Amino acid sequence: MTDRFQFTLLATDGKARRGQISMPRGIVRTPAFMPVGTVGTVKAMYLTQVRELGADIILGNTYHLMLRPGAERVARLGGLHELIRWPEPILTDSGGFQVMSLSGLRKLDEQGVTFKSHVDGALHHMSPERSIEIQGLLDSDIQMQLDECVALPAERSEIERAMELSLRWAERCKVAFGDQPGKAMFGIVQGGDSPELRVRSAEALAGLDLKGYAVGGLAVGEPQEVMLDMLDITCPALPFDKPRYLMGVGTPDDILKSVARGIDMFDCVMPTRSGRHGLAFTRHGRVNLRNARHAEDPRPLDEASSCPAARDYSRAYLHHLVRSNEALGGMLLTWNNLAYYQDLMAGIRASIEEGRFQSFMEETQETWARGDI
Ligand SMILES: CNc1nc2c(CC[C@H]3O[C@@H](OC)[C@H](O)[C@@H]3O)c3nc(N)[nH]c(=O)c3cc2[nH]1
Repeated sequence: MTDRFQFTLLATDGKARRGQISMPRGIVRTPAFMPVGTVGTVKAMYLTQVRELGADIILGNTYHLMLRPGAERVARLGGLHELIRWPEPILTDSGGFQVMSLSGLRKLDEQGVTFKSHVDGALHHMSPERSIEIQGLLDSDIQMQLDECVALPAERSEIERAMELSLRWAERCKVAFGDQPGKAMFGIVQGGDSPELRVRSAEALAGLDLKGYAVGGLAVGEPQEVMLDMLDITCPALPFDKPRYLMGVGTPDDILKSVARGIDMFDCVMPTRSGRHGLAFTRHGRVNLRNARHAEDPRPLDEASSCPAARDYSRAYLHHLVRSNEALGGMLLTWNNLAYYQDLMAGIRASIEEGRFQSFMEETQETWARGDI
């Protein structure tokens, strides 16, 4: 019987791919941008708004949710979709990245990671099996393997050690995940900035015959061209007929250049976090509403946008809200930014369908370069 988790390639244009992932909770149109909902909320947004902007899937995060409100508690409350009122698909990260970056990491060994909660200092142990168990309790549709992501630059021996550990953890996660029709567990390619280690990781994960693959260990401080070089190496080593998810990426420019190299799915805090800090993404490039030059500018961010935050409010008002540190400032700019990102993804998908992705990418980059007229 056909698995109810099904990736279908609908069109290709060079290495760019237009596809869809069909799951019981809905269809994800790819290339897709997944708004980050780390602790069960896409910050400063109502999830009905997020859906109206065209997001087909959002992210949750194992590390944060296991600490607060707790995975078993979320399960008792009916699972994450029920708790946050988002009936569409949810992808959850495994927590590995946050343990390294947020918690007081105490120990990392073959078994897993032991860390102190950044919330209350309590000691926690997370094994590959526990991470998958937590993601199951959250009723997550796409679950990520537990992995070790190494910040760059790093010694090759360190990158190799973490990559090989992550491969062993991928096998344990596959066993722990078992057979959950309609859901998926994605492996995560590691290997830092080493082409040889990237290929070894991708080929070993391909051998596990998983339902999807993430490219991890990037957007961790390396220059964009290093990230792109690793995509040139990694994507061809991954199965052509499975979705590819580039974790933690990125700016609109990162996204265009990564789609051009064969990536299907993205997540990044950029549009939400920078919206809260007064930064607007627009068709004409970025606009920092803190800047005094906007103080009496009556123009909206983009009169052609379908998003009220971009079309109906003057830059003067947005500047006032940001300078006054008013909650509405972050709300309107987050709304604008997510609208911009989803409009960009819709434009990318249409351009691949019509065989004009390269010119779409170049025109978009030129519009940014012309700046904010
Ligand atoms: C920003 N750059 C970046 N983020 C990354 C994340 C977290 C994304 C997760 O972190 C949270 O956003 C801060 C969201 O919940 C998201 O799911 C990664 N997660 C794992 N498991 N492995 C990686 O190699 C990895 C690499 C990343 N590079």
